[in-house]
Amino acid sequence: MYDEHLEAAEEQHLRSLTAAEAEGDERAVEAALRPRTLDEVVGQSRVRAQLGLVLEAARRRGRAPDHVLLSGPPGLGKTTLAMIIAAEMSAPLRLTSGPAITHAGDLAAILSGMNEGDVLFVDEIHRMSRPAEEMLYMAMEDFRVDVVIGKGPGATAIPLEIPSFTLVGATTRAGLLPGPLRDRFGFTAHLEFYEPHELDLIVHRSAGLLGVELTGDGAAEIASRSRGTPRIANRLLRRVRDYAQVRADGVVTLPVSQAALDLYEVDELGLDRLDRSVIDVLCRRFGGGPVGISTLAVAVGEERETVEEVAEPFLVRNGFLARTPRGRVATPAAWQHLGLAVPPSAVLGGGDAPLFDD
Ligand SMILES: Nc1ncnc2c1ncn2[C@@H]1O[C@H](COP(=O)(O)OP(=O)(O)OP(=O)(O)O)[C@@H](O)[C@H]1O
Ligand SMILES: [Mg+2]
Repeated sequence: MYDEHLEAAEEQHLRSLTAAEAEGDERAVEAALRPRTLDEVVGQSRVRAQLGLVLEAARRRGRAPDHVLLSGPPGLGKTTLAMIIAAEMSAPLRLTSGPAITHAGDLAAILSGMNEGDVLFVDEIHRMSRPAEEMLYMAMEDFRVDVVIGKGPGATAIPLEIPSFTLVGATTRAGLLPGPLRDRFGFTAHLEFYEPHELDLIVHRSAGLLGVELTGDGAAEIASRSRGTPRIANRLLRRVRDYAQVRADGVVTLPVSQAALDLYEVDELGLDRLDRSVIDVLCRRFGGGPVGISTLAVAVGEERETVEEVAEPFLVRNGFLARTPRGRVATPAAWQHLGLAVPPSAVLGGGDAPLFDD
């Protein structure tokens, strides 16, 4: 019975993948490549073990699991895990996002429409409005919200009971979440960048699903240039596959991977254009820093959030950039990566460079 169910799901999954590929719909392909059970998730072993325990315990008690907060840079699997939590609990998943909840009323409407045991996924939870946030605290703790009717002195708050549910929040910026909200999550998982051997498994798995033929070293090359990020690994795999089909015999080999990734300006260490332009500006224009993040963002022509949430975590993790109280500083590795001589100040972490404040 269960197997039949699984088989049907598998078939449906393959159909949607093929359809998405045919339509060239990248988002749909991404969704179709998502692991659907905890066992299918590659890497993140600690998070997987901890979350597995939380879910198993909840299943045994026959109760909705504790609220879960997932944090980490884009593309590491937050949405994937949220979907898996619902699937593993055989519970319906409701999706919304912080920016979509502009009024407390929006949230009240969502919460009042939920059923016992539902999983509510709030993506970008750090971008929710303050009144909605306050309503959420109460809902998370007491499964109750106060709906305010009317305005001014005549306004009355009507308490509304809501069924017990599991909130799964995702954020690229756990630091921006107010303490009271963070504290109400029973389990917080911080997703880390993936190791090359884990990305290698992901590339092989996705290639299998997409029907792409690839060699071990061809896959390893994609893995090592994927910025530690599964989404990027999957995207690069598809670009390299295109290249293999157009310029070669369709097989993703090492030379094909290398040539394709060079064409897409992804360097040997996985730095993309934005990453390189951040360290380039930092070294060449600001003498290695320290420089404030806002100034740096303006100089590379990007939003501050993009530099902070997308480029910086990877550059810091790989030792190209350091965050100091006085601003961002290029490390010796950054200078070397750009093929520049390392100035003595870089070794000391910015030396006496001028102070730029955020
Ligand atoms: N652990 C994993 N194993 C295999 N594939 C993964 C894993 N994590 C993520 N992926 C793949 O990477 C893609 C992106 O993952 P996901 O959408 O869950 O990231 P995210 O953290 O929600 O990103 P964002 O912050 O941009 O919303 C998915 O399509 C999925 O196929
Ligand atoms: Mg997501």
